[in-house]
Amino acid sequence: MTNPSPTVSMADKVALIDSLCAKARILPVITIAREQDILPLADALAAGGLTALEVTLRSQFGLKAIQVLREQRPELVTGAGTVLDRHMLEAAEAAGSQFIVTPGITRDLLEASVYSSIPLLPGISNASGIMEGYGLGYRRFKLFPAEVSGGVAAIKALGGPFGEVKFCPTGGVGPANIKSYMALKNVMCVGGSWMLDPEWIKNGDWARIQECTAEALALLD
Ligand SMILES: O=C(O)C(=O)C[C@H](O)[C@H](O)COP(=O)(O)O
Repeated sequence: MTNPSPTVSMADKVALIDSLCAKARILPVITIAREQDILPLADALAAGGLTALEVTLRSQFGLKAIQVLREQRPELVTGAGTVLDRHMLEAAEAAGSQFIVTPGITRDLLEASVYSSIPLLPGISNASGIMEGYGLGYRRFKLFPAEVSGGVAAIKALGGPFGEVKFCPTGGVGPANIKSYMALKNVMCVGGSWMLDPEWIKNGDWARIQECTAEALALLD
């Protein structure tokens, strides 16, 4: 059986990712442990200046959070993270995700996403991963786990052979290194969870989350 043609071209999906990242600069990686945290947590991030959220499917509330945010916070761009296979991709799409992020790649997931109308940011940690995606038209990747995969030096080096490729480094990114990442011409935004300390969430310390977010964005001005 042959696949139908993609309804949205790779070039259009790259453009969507670029505009989302240029606006957001930081993509917070959110894991919802309690349903009641969904809206106050998103509101704290938005008040801190963020415009796009990656909600992981690591917890039982991930899909629900995506649905709730699409319905109740349409001004935010909401995507799904920790998407590990085709079934999770379909579930994330059905919940209303506007983009998908994965920690790694499988051929099946990369192929499935070519035929999806929403963009995928596949997680890679080396040149071989980029090449797997490159052949299918992918030009934007998450570098994960960024710090232990070579960090700033790795992204600089990957810029040699992959001139058209841009990255969202995630994993070990925080206030101490965010500026060095964002200074690279092949970095479009960074991802991370440092502004979402589980203790702050547990205690409902939304002001702290807002402040930590705003402080990180201020470093980039
Ligand atoms: O769940 C996924 O899809 C991931 O790829 C992992 C997350 O992006 C990192 O866990 C965030 O990294 P930290 O900011 O160091 O916490």
